[in-house]
Amino acid sequence: MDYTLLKGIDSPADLRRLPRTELRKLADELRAYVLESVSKTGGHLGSNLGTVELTVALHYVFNTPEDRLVWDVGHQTYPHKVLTGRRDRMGGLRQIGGISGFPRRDESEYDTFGTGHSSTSISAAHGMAMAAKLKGENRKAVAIIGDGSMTAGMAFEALNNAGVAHGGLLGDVLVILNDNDMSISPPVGALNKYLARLMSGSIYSAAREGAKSVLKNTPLYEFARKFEEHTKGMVVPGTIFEEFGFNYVGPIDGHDLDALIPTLENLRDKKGPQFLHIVTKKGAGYKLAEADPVKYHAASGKFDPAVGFVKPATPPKTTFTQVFGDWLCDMAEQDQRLVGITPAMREGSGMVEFHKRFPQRYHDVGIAEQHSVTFAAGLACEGIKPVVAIYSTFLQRAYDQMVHDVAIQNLPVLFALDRAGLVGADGATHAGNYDIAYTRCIPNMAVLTPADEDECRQALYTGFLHDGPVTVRYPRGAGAGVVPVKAMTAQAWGRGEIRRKGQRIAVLAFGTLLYPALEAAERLDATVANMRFVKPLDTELVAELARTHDALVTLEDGCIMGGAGSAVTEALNAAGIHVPVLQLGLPDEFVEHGDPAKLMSLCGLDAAGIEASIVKRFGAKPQVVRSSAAG
Ligand SMILES: Cc1ncc(C[n+]2csc(CCOP(=O)(O)OP(=O)(O)O)c2C)c(N)n1
Ligand SMILES: CC(=O)[C@@H](O)[C@H](O)COP(=O)(O)O
Ligand SMILES: [Mg+2]
Repeated sequence: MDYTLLKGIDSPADLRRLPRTELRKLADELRAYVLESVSKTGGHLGSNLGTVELTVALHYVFNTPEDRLVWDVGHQTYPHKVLTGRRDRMGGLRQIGGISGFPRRDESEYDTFGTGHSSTSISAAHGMAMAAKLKGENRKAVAIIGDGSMTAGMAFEALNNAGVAHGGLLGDVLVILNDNDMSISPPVGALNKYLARLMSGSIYSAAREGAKSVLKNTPLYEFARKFEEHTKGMVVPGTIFEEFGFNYVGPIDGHDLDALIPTLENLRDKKGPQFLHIVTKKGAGYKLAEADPVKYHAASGKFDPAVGFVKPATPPKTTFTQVFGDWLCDMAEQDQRLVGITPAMREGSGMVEFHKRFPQRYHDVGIAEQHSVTFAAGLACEGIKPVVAIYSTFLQRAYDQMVHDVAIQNLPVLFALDRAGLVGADGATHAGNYDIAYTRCIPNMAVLTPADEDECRQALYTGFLHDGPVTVRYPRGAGAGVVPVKAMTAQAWGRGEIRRKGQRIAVLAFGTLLYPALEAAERLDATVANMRFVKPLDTELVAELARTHDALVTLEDGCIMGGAGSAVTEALNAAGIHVPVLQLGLPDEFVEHGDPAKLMSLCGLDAAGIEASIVKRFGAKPQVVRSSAAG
């Protein structure tokens, strides 16, 4: 395609100069452009193809960036990026130095709010709408949220707040529900059923008919009938969104520009909270993605659009996610009490097989991380053994639930923390850098950091047997390639092991960085310990290593601040042992998107970087003068 129209669009102002009749062609070019560029870079696909017409219509009708568009999750913003001056930068999408796969305030004035985690858009748009009122500015704030993201409590907290006036002020916020009847996996829960009934029209007509029969033979009936011709849902019971105080319009076809544009124009000119329900198809316009929206949610790398995603010729290495999925099924076979829970990440968390084999013990609770944790706590109270499979970054949402509902009551809930450490292309919003720091400070919580695939399986087993809350963290992708032993053996609780005996320097590795540590240690002739547990920490091993070496180096793929290295220094202080400690881990800054191996190298966490840091701190042939108070 030669992109005749698209080439002339360097900003939404250019788009608004086009005659309405050209918009269909522009949308077709935009869809083709997005498909072509994702096929070269990888990235989210289905959601972007599904929001092409909506993006064109929004920038055509609204005065962006003056009017604020807030994209929920933000994984559907590629068409928006293309139309807002970033067409030529799509080639660097999600790569080091390139543009982000999510909206970023520092990337463009059209990205009014940074997202990545879901269900924040209505709150943010409401904040912007209220700010406009307070500042006397006449502009609209639009939240675009998917049906999956709408399931989160936060979205409803925002509706609850935005639908009523505050001190006489009512924000001009428009919520657009982009209903494609999909989350990453097929959608779940009562809201999904409700939206389906709204789409079939049954709720709306039932509500009307019900109201009419209630009003019949009263003077209100004729009034209601006439009023209904002009307004919807004000006299008769309306949709749930109307009950929240929004003027509900829809459902309309979100791919039909002739329906979208006049409806948006109409809503743009209305005051107060508006709600537009549009219906779209995930993957629209690309047959393969339409047919299999789960598979085509995102492309992990390049692909030929004519062929679609193909299995690589050589089978890829087993990922930690697969190790977890296999362990979960094996454990469920052994223990009938096991229940697996995912907040809307069945595929990403490796639970497809478990779902198939144990449907009654599988719970996809929707995008509801807080609920997933308290739900697990409730199950644990009754003797069930819940396993919450959750990405490290998304567990941040459920911190209070972890403390208040699980840990204080010392309930045996196993948290299988996937995507621990840097995740690569998704960048800072999805990085699991903080979980060691935020879990180890919780009383009763145990924190396990397996070093490889086999250790991961054994750590999950060990955690599952423990009578209290446990997190087992493991990174995205594959590890050192240590094939898990089928037989499960509980690890010695709170004990690490020495993996290499060397001199002067001892490296205390937590998690998968054990392997680059071993490589670096070969060159430095350093000792290496595989610590396995951040909590309970093997304080005896720490003390022994401190006594027998001139300096310690702690190593983790989590933030240095408050992390495993901090646990070691706390233990040394508590024991009155004075020894120089170099803490290596992720820096106190948000690490950008890009190839994970390159990012780890930039953070100095590959073998060469670890060696360089040790040499820089302690010299090439480390000569460390120990404090006389050393233990
Ligand atoms: C808090 C949080 N939990 C989970 C995710 C992972 N996630 C990203 S997109 C998505 C599905 C969203 O579905 P929907 O909002 O309907 O958008 P669609 O993909 O259908 O366009 C999920 C679960 C996330 N980004 N944020
Ligand atoms: C947008 C979002 O949150 C998910 O689609 C996420 O990008 C999935 O990440 P993984 O590819 O690591 O499962
Ligand atoms: Mg959806």
